[in-house]
Amino acid sequence: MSVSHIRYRRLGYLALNVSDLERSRAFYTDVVGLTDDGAGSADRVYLRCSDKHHDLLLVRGDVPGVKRAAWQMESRDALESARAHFTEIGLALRPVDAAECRDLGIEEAFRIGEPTTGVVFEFYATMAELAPFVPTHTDIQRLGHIVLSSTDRPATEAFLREHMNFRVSDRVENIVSFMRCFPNPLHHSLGVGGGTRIGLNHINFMVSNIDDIGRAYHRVKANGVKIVYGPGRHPPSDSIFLYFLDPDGMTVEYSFGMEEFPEVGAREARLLPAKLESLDSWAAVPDPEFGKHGELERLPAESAA
Ligand SMILES: CC(C)c1ccc(C(=O)O)c(O)c1O
Ligand SMILES: [Fe+2]
Repeated sequence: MSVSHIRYRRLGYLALNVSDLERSRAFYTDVVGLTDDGAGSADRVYLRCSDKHHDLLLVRGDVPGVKRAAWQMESRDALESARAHFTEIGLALRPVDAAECRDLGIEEAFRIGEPTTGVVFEFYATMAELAPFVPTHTDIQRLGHIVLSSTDRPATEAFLREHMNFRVSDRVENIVSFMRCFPNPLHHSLGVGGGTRIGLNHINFMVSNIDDIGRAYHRVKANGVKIVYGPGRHPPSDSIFLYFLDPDGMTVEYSFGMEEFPEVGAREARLLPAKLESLDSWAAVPDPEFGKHGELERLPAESAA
């Protein structure tokens, strides 16, 4: 079956395992600027930067990293197309039970383990809406993207293209592929970096104003948070960026601006040369800690029937 019916609305939410829930909750609210409606429990906190139920879920866990990345599909039909395709290619699908769906504010969902990295992807069509997001110190526009590190970047990219209907917007030769969840117009909602580890590279929040980047530069320093890259300008998506570390050492990016693609007639993906200037036209040099921390939680083994 063709994957063309697997169509996305957006990167829905990210779930992170964090070693100290209260410390991370304080960081993502006070420093990053997400809001907490208090709907969590002793071991999980729901945070948002949109009118949706949540954009970031923090879960108490021994191994900090990505619990899962969740994709909101364009429609129920698109969700069913994804389910049918993954079943056809023999992937194990894990339905999310009704109680957990209720807790997450979503209607119906299932999860897979992406075969080349093991990252858990969740798919759902609808999430509950709450009151409009009220920005605090930073006008966060949306949860932007996640970049994963893969030991076989071409294979991870190929799975996303061939089985998830993602499109490549740009590649930096042998370093990273930037992919959009078609037909979402944003240059990338997912990046796949190459290298010697499988894990999280960074998560991204897009901000509404260049001043949000400038203010963040001073705010994170005043809070003793380590800046690991930038400020700078990314040539691939044409965005201005700043990266800093969360309390578990995971890299968080703020970015301002991003190229958007039409559904029909989009430009071809470019291949940028493997040099620092392809990542930052202002020539900042990343700190060695940039993109180094955060494991990928795997799907639990299937219980015997
Ligand atoms: C340095 C990282 C991998 C990077 C490079 C370029 C962009 C972009 O064009 O938006 C990013 O978002 C990145 O995270
Ligand atoms: Fe990024």
